[in-house]
Amino acid sequence: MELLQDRIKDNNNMCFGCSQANPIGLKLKFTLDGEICRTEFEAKEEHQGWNGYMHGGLIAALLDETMAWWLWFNDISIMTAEMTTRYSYGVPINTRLVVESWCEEVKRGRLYLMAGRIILPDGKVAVRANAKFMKTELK
Ligand SMILES: CCCCCCCCCCCC(=O)SCCNC(=O)CCNC(=O)[C@H](O)C(C)(C)COP(=O)(O)OP(=O)(O)OC[C@H]1O[C@@H](n2cnc3c(N)ncnc32)[C@H](O)[C@@H]1OP(=O)(O)O
Repeated sequence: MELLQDRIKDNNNMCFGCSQANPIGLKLKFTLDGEICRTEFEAKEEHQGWNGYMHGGLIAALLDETMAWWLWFNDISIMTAEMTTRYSYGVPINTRLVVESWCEEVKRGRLYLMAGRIILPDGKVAVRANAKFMKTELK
């Protein structure tokens, strides 16, 4: 049986977050470690908002994608329906970031309440996100 994660990895995938072929994408690669989906990312100059810090919209994209991949690893096809992001510390460029996501609750079999966070090298959680993902058919 073809899994969703394999379909997403195929050559036609130009996703800004995870495609390895998108020239302006983040080229993220994910692992599922127990109940935690994880990726690493290092923002560069082109990802900046304020000088030296990653752009908040791109931070949200990083978290959105990591939460989505938890669901794809579990073979659940979804769209983001709602997302909130709490930015506690600036996310510096040229710094190794760990991004994690997990599922907190499933409502009515279709609405997945997800959470994510970005961890700095010193262990501080710079950003937290919560999102609702709705189960859909993959087009
Ligand atoms: C191959 C390479 C790929 C590679 C592809 C890689 C892509 C990675 C992308 C990462 C993920 C994204 O960013 S996705 C892109 C950003 N997201 C989007 O564009 C989503 C746009 N929105 C939609 O498509 C839609 O609104 C959906 C799918 C979210 C829901 O539409 P729907 O299926 O018609 O559902 P709808 O009838 O509206 O609602 C059903 C029930 O859920 C409730 N409901 C609806 N929204 C919410 C909500 N936010 N919070 C609570 N409840 C909600 C409704 O009240 C209703 O309750 P009741 O009446 O049943 O009680």
